[in-house]
Amino acid sequence: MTTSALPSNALYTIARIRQIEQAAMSHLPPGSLMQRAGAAAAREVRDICRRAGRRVDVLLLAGSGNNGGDALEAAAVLRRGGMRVRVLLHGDPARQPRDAAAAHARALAAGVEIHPFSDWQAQLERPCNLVVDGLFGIGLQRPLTGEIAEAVQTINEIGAARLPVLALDVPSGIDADTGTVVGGAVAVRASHTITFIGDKPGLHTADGCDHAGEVRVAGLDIASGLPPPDGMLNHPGLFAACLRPRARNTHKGSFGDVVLLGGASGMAGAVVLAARAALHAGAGRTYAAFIGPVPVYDDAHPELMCRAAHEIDLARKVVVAGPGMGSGEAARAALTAALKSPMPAVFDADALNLLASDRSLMQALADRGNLQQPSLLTPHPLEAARLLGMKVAEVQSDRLAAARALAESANAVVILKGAGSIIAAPDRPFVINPTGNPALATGGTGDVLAGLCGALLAQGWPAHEAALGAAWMHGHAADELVRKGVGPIGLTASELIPALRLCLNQLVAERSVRP
Ligand SMILES: NC(=O)C1=CN([C@@H]2O[C@H](COP(=O)(O)OP(=O)(O)OC[C@H]3O[C@@H](n4cnc5c(N)ncnc54)[C@H](OP(=O)(O)O)[C@@H]3O)[C@@H](O)[C@H]2O)[C@@H](O)CC1
Ligand SMILES: [K+]
Repeated sequence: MTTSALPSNALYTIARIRQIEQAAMSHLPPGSLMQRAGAAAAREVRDICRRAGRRVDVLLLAGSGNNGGDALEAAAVLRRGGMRVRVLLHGDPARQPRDAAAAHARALAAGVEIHPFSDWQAQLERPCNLVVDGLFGIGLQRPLTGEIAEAVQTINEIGAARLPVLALDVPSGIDADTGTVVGGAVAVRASHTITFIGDKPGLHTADGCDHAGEVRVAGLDIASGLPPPDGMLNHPGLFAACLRPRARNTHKGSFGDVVLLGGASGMAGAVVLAARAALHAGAGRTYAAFIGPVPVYDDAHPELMCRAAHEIDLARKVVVAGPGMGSGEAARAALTAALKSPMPAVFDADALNLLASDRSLMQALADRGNLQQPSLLTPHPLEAARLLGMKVAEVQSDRLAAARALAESANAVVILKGAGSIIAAPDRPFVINPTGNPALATGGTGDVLAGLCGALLAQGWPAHEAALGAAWMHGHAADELVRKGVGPIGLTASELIPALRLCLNQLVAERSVRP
């Protein structure tokens, strides 16, 4: 029953889940969805315990709403199967919604031990093999406080000591749309989340990434009449059409020219990193154009062509403007030239700060979209905040909204970087990138991403696919390096570059295998 009904990377907002839920409930017997959710949760409990080699001995925390109903339903199923289960029930049972009250009755009838929430300390001190968080799901309205917040903090401490914690639908305290901890208070840090009907964006971006653990979707057999998803989780299938093997009858002119424009005095490294990334990601010819002193050549990669920014001819070249560009007059002149290019262009780092400081430059950027000249922006949250005229905390409080607002105002494809990078474009569903890890939180990795975007554009990838492909590969390369012990501490941006090349070639090879 669990995952088959939905494309595995579809994401639904709370509002959409509520619509789907209402439509399904209108033609199902009362309580059916909750019974399916409870049964799926019980299966997940057994699965986690089996994989951990532990017997099923579970403490379930049930809230006062339907999320608590799911927990009570799961408890009833497990108890009927002869497993050891206890429930800590929050709130007044007399005020439970109808389905949750029915689940409560079934749990009592099955012989489940149910304790009032005020017993939480004693119950958490009793050993168990798994904690289930059924406190709050998509109905959470306010920050966790009082005994609930204290209990959640204690669970997080126990969980950190390797007790698995399974969240039902959403880790309690997390906003399922934005991935933020509601009110900045506290939220359950789950090792696993089983989410119902469809996957939710808040499980994959912002704080959601650190709280949801391994996410599985239980579709609850709602197969028909599903609306199109609000967004998607990034996956190579979304840019598969661009993963084409190279024809033999080609030459360097077949794979495009890319210019990396930046490198003010003292910041040459940024442009070199971006250029090396473009080179390793397959651009036919790669130019590094410097606003500051121009190196004769790049010792490690003499195939890069080094030029002065004011002399480079941008005609028929994809431009990546920004790495180490600075904010002086020469940078502004270089950015103005890049904005006039009829070719696809990437704007990163200092180019974004310059755009934020000058309305006429921002207008020139938006005009590019009107002229069908694709632009791709790669801001981190602070750069996005400057471009949107808001504080970085506001951007982070709703990353999806911020990325979409920026894509609309810039008329461009945007990669809003950070945990669960968001790819947004005008009139397209948002995409959240699931790859990547904190190894990328080091100087230069953004330059590498910008160079990778430029190389894909130079090879003819449409801007949206280039953003999807670059974000996915950038994160995946870092994940692979960490898997081999290269990071997360101390991974360098330079080490990411050959790993990206490997990733791109592997993806193309996988796509090219003929049955
Ligand atoms: N309907 C169905 O058939 C299906 C529903 N499903 C499940 O239902 C979940 C949604 O259920 P829901 O709408 O009842 O909301 P839920 O997340 O339980 O929270 C609401 C309760 O919490 C309370 N409350 C909120 N914040 C609080 C706080 N900070 N501190 C304390 N209390 C707080 C709030 O109280 P109030 O605000 O009224 O005082 C209310 O009692 C969904 O995530 C999924 O798991 C699935 O089984 C599919 C079938
Ligand atoms: K929950």
